[in-house]
Amino acid sequence: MNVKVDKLSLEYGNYAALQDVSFELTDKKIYGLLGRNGAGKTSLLSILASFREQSAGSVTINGEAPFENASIMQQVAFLYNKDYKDETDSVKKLLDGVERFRPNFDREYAEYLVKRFKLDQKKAIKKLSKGMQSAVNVTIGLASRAPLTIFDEVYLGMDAPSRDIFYKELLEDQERHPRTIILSTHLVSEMDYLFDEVLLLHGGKIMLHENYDELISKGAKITGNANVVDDFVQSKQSIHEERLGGTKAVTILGELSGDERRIASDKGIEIAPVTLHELFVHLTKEDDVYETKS
Ligand SMILES: Nc1ncnc2c1ncn2[C@@H]1O[C@H](COP(=O)(O)OP(=O)(O)OP(=O)(O)O)[C@@H](O)[C@H]1O
Repeated sequence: MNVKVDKLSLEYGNYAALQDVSFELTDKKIYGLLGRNGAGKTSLLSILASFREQSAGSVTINGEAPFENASIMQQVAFLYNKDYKDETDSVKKLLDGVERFRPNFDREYAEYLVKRFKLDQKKAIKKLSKGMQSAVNVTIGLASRAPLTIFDEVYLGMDAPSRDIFYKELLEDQERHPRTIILSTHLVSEMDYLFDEVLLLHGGKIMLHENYDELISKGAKITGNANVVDDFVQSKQSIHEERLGGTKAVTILGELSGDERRIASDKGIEIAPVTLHELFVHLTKEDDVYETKS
């Protein structure tokens, strides 16, 4: 599935929720879509899933515009934190409906997931707990095997063991039936190992789109004597600083050569890796520097 977003904007009245967003997803990979509350993740995903039309720019899925395009819609599964309070149908009936609509739907796998999540198929969806309703969405999303599958914070309300089942099944089913999957999430530290690529949306704009391993390898936390650290990071992109007395820790984003690592070691500077969670927090924070009082 090829997803191409070009100079996309979305306005709600006078408010620009998405501005000049461009990116391309070319592979059958798992893409993590990160962004703080209100960054525009759901707005963007709703456009990809044909739930909403953009104000400007273009979106194409396999070369076609998705909005009101039935054949594209059939290939895009959008699972989100749906309000099921009026859904009187049972889990079984809901799965029957999905099976009719989704050409790749694997009923046997759906039944297996229903058992894994301990869902009562006969129960009306509205009578299931919030976490169980999310498990129904996960079941539909995985078993549909849609070429473009979008999970928008679909885990809400699921307890930790259920989320673990979701992640494990996602990886295993992706291995068996590769497709393009977009996962939007706030649980960055819990889900980072799932991502092949990361897109960071900030204030309605794409801040970065990178391969996960390459992104992580670029981040580093440089700690040591404040003056020595300042000198060492001079030519680097600093994204966070912390000070404790004469010691300073600076988080940078950028490659460090073998020579630079040797120099750091000679100067008593420590270089530590950073997590995606830390990069996410630092890159999207509002204030730049804070000092820890000793
Ligand atoms: N229907 C709407 N009408 C007006 N403004 C909206 C509407 N939907 C979203 N917005 C605004 O657009 C911005 C982006 O919202 P969106 O739901 O896309 O963000 P998000 O990144 O998914 O946030 P969260 O992580 O909190 O779910 C927010 O400022 C929100 O208030």
